[in-house]
Order: sequence, then structure tokens, then C-alpha cells
Amino acid sequence: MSGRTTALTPPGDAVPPVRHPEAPAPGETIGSHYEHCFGCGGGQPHGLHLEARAGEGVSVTAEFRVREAHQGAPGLAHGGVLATALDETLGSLGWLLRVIAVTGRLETDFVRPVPVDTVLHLQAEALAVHGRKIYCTATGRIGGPDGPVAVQADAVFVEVKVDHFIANGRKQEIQAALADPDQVKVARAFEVNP
Ligand SMILES: CCCCCCCCCCCC(=O)SCCNC(=O)CCNC(=O)[C@H](O)C(C)(C)COP(=O)(O)OP(=O)(O)OC[C@H]1O[C@@H](n2cnc3c(N)ncnc32)[C@H](O)[C@@H]1OP(=O)(O)O
Repeated sequence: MSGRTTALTPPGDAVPPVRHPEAPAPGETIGSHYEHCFGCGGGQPHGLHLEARAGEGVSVTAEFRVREAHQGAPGLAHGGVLATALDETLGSLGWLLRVIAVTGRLETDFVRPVPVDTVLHLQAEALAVHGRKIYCTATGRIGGPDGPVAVQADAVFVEVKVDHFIANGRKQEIQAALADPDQVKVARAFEVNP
């Protein structure tokens, strides 16, 4: 036992999340953090191609159209793909906080089946921060942004530094990312905190 707590409920001394002064304005599109990201990258033919937009406070919205490549059962989205859509949308909250954070825990409720060609309307919000931990929640609705909830997740993201990726990522992708000025710009934007 590591003794570490992985509860999804923020501890009593957690603080409200603070939107960074230079966060994208509400309605502004949040760019992809990595061209080859399965969730948001343009370089993944079967990826989700999520384009998140900043919302009010520390929240984001995004849409994901389920395609044939995303099936689990015939004509229905795979649950893991739906969890990925929630995970990626939650990950975009880092742009508003200006921190790099990775998923520590993601608990997903699958409420309704999601057919191929459905647009999933995603919304994510940071609820609290405790040290490096960011407590957050997300929903995916069908039929419109106010439609019924099809999937929902609560999560804890853990703040990391760029070194996390340099130390753990496969060398060839890390070297390519470090040689790409656009990627370096993204990393810097995340790491500059007041
Ligand atoms: C360039 C732009 C790129 C931008 C990149 C943005 C990517 C977004 C992509 C979408 C999101 C993803 O899929 S990210 C990919 C999937 N996730 C991962 O690969 C993460 C794998 N896990 C890890 O690397 C590690 O376990 C970490 C970083 C999560 C934690 O390790 P650590 O850094 O050693 O920290 P540690 O001391 O253990 O924990 C710090 C605090 O967090 C808590 N904590 C640790 N793990 C968990 C957990 N699973 N659930 C709850 N809480 C946890 C601890 O209790 C502790 O709380 P306290 O004691 O302080 O109270």
C-alpha cells in the first residue's frame, strides 16, 4: 500500500481553481497540445479531433462526432473511446489554469448508448485544486448541448512539468517534439505561471 489517497472528492482544504489571466477568452478555440494526440491531434486519421473552446471560469466545451472507426458494438461508440473524449476534454482545462496535468484517476458513468454519427457535446469544469491535484468533472450530452447526458466522468488530474514527458516518452517522439518550434511554444505557454 502506498498510502496515497485517490478519492475523487476534494479534501476540505482544497481551494477553488483560478483562471489564468492569460487564459483563452470564453468562446476562443483551444489549440491541440500535440499534433499526434489521439484526442485532439490533426495527425491521427482515426483520432477524435476534438477542438475544445474556453468557457466561463475554468470550464471548456467541445464536440466529438462518433465515426465508424470508433465503434465497439455494431453501430455504437466504444466505451473506451467515449472515456477518451471525456479525458481529453478534461485535459484541456490545463490551458485555462496554465498548468500541464495528466490524468491520475478517471471514473466514468456510461448512461446511454451513443450511435455512430452522433455528435457528443462535451463540457468539463475544474472544481477544486489541492497541491498538484486538480479535481474536475465532465459530461457528454447527445442531441444538443442541453440534451440528455450519455456519459459523465469525475477525475483527478495531477500537475507535472515538461520533464515528465522528456523522462518517460519514447525517445524518437520526444526528440521530434523538442525540434518542433510549435510544440516548444505550447510547452512554454503551459509552464509560464505568475
Ligand atoms: C507539452 C504539453 C503537453 C500537454 C499534455 C496534456 C496531456 C493531456 C492528455 C489527456 C489526459 C491524459 O490522457 S494524460 C495520460 C494518462 N495519464 C498518465 O499517463 C499518468 C500516469 N501516472 C503518472 O505519471 C504518475 O502516477 C502521476 C504523475 C499521476 C503522479 O506521480 P508523481 O508525480 O510521482 O506524484 P505523486 O507524489 O505520486 O502524487 C502527487 C499527488 O497526486 C496524488 N495522486 C497521484 N496519483 C493519483 C491518482 N491516480 N488518483 C488520485 N490522486 C493521485 C497523490 O496522492 C499526491 O497527492 P498529495 O499527497 O500531494 O495529496
